[in-house]
Amino acid sequence: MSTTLLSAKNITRRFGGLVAIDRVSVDLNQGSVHAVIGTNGAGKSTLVSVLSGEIPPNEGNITMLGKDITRWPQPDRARAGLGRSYQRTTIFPSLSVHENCRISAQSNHQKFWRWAFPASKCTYSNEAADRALELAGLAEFADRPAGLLSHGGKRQLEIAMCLATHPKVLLLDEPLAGMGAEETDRMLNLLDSLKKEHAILLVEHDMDAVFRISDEITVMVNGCVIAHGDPESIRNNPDVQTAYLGEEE
Ligand SMILES: Nc1ncnc2c1ncn2[C@@H]1O[C@H](COP(=O)(O)OP(=O)(O)OP(=O)(O)O)[C@@H](O)[C@H]1O
Repeated sequence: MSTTLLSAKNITRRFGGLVAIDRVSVDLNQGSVHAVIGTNGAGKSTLVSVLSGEIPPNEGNITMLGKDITRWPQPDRARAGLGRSYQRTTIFPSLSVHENCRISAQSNHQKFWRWAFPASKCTYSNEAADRALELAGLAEFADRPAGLLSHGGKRQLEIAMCLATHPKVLLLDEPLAGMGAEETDRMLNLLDSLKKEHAILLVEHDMDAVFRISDEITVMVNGCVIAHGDPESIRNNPDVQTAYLGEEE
């Protein structure tokens, strides 16, 4: 049986009078890609931000490996093994691919008492960056300025920057946005190779990709979960079909 690494129960987040997410529950299990899909404004990114600790929930609780992390700030969650990537690309374009990963690793492994020691010589961070680039299939581009990578390469680098912090749980917000077929294929293969060791939450609009890669899917509409299950049951769910057909109309 797979291990539940992160569990969120009855999460509600309001912005003024707007209920962006309403009593949403999700479990993230090692070895599994759990996609969260839904129409525009359904609350998917808000859910990711609450899980990552960027914004607090108004109600509900989040546990990671049995610990209640609901009130933990983002850096503490990151150190406990929670990694997130963003909808927009967040790399340092003038630094090398390796330097981007090293800085990410360092942010999770700060040694304030070693202030006189050059950060670039930190063995831990350099090794974490090497490993992350290897895992993400970017080792051959290590010395290239990050800004010169293709769009797909930059999104891969974002995942590598996440991996450099040694996460157990990956929260990925639209990692396929703007990608062509070949880049999408490469990213899906990467996610597939990562899921054995990680629990992955995937927010994504590309439905072909979602149905190809996911082990379970949660569907949100207007802040609420309307369905949860394996890809086959979601594909055949009449409420899901109505929600998506309604959007097309
Ligand atoms: N910081 C904020 N302040 C006020 N309202 C917000 C804020 N962030 C999100 N919202 C609102 O909360 C609702 C959910 O937004 P969210 O971005 O989570 O949806 P989403 O499902 O990720 O949408 P999309 O697929 O378009 O990215 C929307 O109505 C949005 O306008």
